[in-house]
Amino acid sequence: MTTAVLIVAAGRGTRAGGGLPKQWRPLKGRRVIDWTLAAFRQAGIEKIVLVLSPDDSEAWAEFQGQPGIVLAPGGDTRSRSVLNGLEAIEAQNITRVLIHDAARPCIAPDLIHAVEDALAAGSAAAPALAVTDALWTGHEGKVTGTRDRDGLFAAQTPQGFRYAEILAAHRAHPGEAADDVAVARAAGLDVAIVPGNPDNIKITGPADFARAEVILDRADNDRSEEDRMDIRLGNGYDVHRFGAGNHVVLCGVKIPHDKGLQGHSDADVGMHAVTDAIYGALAEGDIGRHFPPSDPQWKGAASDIFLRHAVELARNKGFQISNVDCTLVCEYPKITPHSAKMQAQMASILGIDADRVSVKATTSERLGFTGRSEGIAALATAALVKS
Ligand SMILES: Nc1ccn([C@@H]2O[C@H](COP(=O)(O)OP(=O)(O)OP(=O)(O)O)[C@@H](O)[C@H]2O)c(=O)n1
Ligand SMILES: C[C@](O)(CO)[C@H](O)COP(=O)(O)O
Repeated sequence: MTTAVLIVAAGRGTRAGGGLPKQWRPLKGRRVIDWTLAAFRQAGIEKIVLVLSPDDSEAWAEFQGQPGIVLAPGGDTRSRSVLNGLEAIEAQNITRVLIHDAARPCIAPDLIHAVEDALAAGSAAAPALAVTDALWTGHEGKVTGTRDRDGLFAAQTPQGFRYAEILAAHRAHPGEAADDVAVARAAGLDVAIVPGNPDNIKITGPADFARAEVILDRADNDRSEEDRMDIRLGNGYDVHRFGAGNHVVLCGVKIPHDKGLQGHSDADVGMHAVTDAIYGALAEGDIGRHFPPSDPQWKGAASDIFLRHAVELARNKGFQISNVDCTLVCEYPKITPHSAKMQAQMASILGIDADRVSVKATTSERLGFTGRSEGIAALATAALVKS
């Protein structure tokens, strides 16, 4: 079951004014879009479809190639932008999708989870607030009538759907719609109402920036000490002895050698040290605790299984991996010719940019077991951040 969030960020923000489309404007030290993206990442949603205007070339350059992000071009209307975003992930085995306005940066992870939970129980779910004010019609500054507010709701996002159903609904829908719930209902889907949050405002007019800052300030003050910026460091150390063989696997890269490394798994000593550093930062023990060597299913296992598990554990606990640094200690094989490939390999498993992964090597001046080429040692540090 893979859930993606589709964030529509291709509008021009004409009502908000200010020269720059509202999603790119600053808000409490970040841009509006950064708050929106951070909320979904904090909620543990890793697959993000970001719909950008073809005119926003700087944004395309910034987000292109970022781990977990798929870009799609916006259309003339919000509905068209959503359809383009849905089509961009057609081949990606997405089962559920949450569709959200970039212009709602105060969305709280709790509300995202509430929509996900309601979606798991049905075919579609969306947050809304019951209308509490009296409703009038008006013309030329005068009240011309009243409307019954009973059963009326103000719609919010994220609106959650089964991916295949909302894609089909959008493809079949002629022209613009108020939102994706309207599209879903036109296709006959039932949509559950999730209690919305009054703080989940959409930045629409110029005054909404100040309102959003007040909401984000309050959310910041309300966060418990435990939830505030949390930086963790972990270290890892591992050794594998040489034995018979014709290659070694180090940091995910197979290197021809006149010996092999021995171990229960593929003996990738570098990847093991990095994995243990992440477990260490989370105070989650080490590889042996999660993948006992006594368990035959891990015999000969590729070590990326261990690293992926540590990365997932970090994400589930709300941490992002900021960087890792790994030092391999050996006389041979020479590491430098392979280090760029190792960095790229590790970065793709860690889901971070390669410039946040360091792989370096040293000899031990022919001293000790590494100096006598009896084995390879590896040391690693990982920094994890929860913000
Ligand atoms: N063609 C469009 C229009 C809107 N949006 C996105 O849909 C969300 C909600 O739309 P709205 O608040 O109406 O944004 P804008 O269209 O940018 O605002 P305005 O109508 O004031 O120009 C915004 O995140 C906006 O970027 C989009 O991706 N593509
Ligand atoms: C989808 C939406 O956020 C629901 O409230 C809203 O309809 C989009 O913004 P717009 O101002 O109506 O275009």
